[in-house]
Amino acid sequence: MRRAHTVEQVRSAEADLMARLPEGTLMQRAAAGLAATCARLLPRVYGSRVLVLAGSGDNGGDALYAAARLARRGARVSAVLLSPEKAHAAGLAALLAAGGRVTADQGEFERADLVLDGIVGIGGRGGLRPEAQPFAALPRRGRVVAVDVPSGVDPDTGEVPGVALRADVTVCFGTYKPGLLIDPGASYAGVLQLVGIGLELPPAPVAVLQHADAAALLPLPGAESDKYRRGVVGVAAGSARYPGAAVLAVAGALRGGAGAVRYAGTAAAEVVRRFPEALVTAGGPAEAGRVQAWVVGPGSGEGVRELLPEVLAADVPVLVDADGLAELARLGPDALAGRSAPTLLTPHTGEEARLLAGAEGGAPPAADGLAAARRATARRLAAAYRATVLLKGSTTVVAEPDGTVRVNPTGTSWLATAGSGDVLSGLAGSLMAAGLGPLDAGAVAAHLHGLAGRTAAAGAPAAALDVAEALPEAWRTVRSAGAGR
Ligand SMILES: NC(=O)C1=CN([C@@H]2O[C@H](COP(=O)(O)OP(=O)(O)OC[C@H]3O[C@@H](n4cnc5c(N)ncnc54)[C@H](OP(=O)(O)O)[C@@H]3O)[C@@H](O)[C@H]2O)[C@@H](O)CC1
Ligand SMILES: [K+]
Repeated sequence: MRRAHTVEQVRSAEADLMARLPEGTLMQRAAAGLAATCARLLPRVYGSRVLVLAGSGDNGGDALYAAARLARRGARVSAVLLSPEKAHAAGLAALLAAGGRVTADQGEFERADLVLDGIVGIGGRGGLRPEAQPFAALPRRGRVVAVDVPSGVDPDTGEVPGVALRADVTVCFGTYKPGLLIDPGASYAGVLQLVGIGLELPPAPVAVLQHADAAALLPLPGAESDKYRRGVVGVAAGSARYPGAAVLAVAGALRGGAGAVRYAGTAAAEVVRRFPEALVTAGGPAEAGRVQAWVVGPGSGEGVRELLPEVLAADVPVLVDADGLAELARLGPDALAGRSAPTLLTPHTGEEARLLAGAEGGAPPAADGLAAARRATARRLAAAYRATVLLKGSTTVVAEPDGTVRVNPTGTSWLATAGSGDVLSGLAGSLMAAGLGPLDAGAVAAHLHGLAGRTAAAGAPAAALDVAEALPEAWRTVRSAGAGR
């Protein structure tokens, strides 16, 4: 699991540790790890051109000390000081002593084999300042290594107010920062490299599953399993107008680990024609038989008005998507107040805006603003509805009402295709029926769905059904990383 901590948590852990260690120890640990990564990225250190962009704080200090280490190994190092009068004095002295020099020539950025972005780290707020902004747009020949955080990215939220320096590699210290895992910040961070510096940290508020973590959560059948023990998922989706959403949600549900899929709704004939293994009724959820979780909403159309309250009244986990979310936004959070089983909401940003308006009153907030602050808004929505929220996007954010967040980066923009969300809903509902809690179900579903999207697309457009059909391959990929479970 990749775990990320907030700036406040890092500062507190740093203060505890610094009180016990000689001054400067942490910065030397950080600089040593940073220099080692830089050395690995260069074909050879001796003779390489390295440019340091050094801001006024300790982030600049890390970069200057790391560059001094490279200079001692023969690199030709220059430093641009963005606030010359406030540059980290000891770091600069170390660099100069090692043979580095100060430059004001921006052209060195283009000529460098490697650029160290030490403009600003976890102390940065409000985006890149004017003196640093040109570097975000300059052409580059070498790699850019961000020190702790790509400068211009908000370390806690991933927001990018203005421009930021796009990194090929981000070397972060002690722990990942949420802004490195959540878009838009994540898209500036490149490959993430963690350097341990000995911080003792509290439980992480933000985490990303790796394959092995997902593998450990996958519901696998045992020798005693029958379809009921593996869980039965109900799908209440589709309508005469949108039968395809039912087919796609069932396609996802069949690949989610539940032992059986029951379908209730007017698309029963289409569903069973496509998937003879589905147990279907053309009636409502009450006629479907017993299930351990429901998926409601994809393509439901106006029928959702009766459907949603009926499904929400069931004492099992419920996933609400698409038309179900529009109806929930109309009803507001009170519609969930009587529920004791978990509820998982799976909005995209537009649906999120309507749900927030349904909870907070007023007009739906602007989608652009919501997309820029995904962690904060997913948490806000989860708290308002006291439900788990899976916010779809280039990085999917799954948030619990208590603020815990999982982020999924496995997706691809090819997944932005009609019906892909219906597959995800079926999949996540199936995982809940198989026994996963809503946070795990949402995170594992997003992980598998993203991988399946990559397999299905492989550089070309993929249709939603292709994504569903690639899910077994995604399971195998994840399980092969999960040490033979
Ligand atoms: N935590 C740890 O355990 C360890 C932390 N370490 C390192 O320290 C880093 C944090 O250092 P930090 O606290 O000095 O903050 P930092 O990010 O360098 O910025 C500071 C100054 O920048 C300025 N400034 C603000 N916003 C700005 C902007 N948008 N654009 C430009 N400038 C901006 C502002 O100064 P001002 O100009 O306003 O006076 C502010 O005071 C951390 O990321 C890691 O690299 C490691 O050494 C080892 C252990
Ligand atoms: K930085």
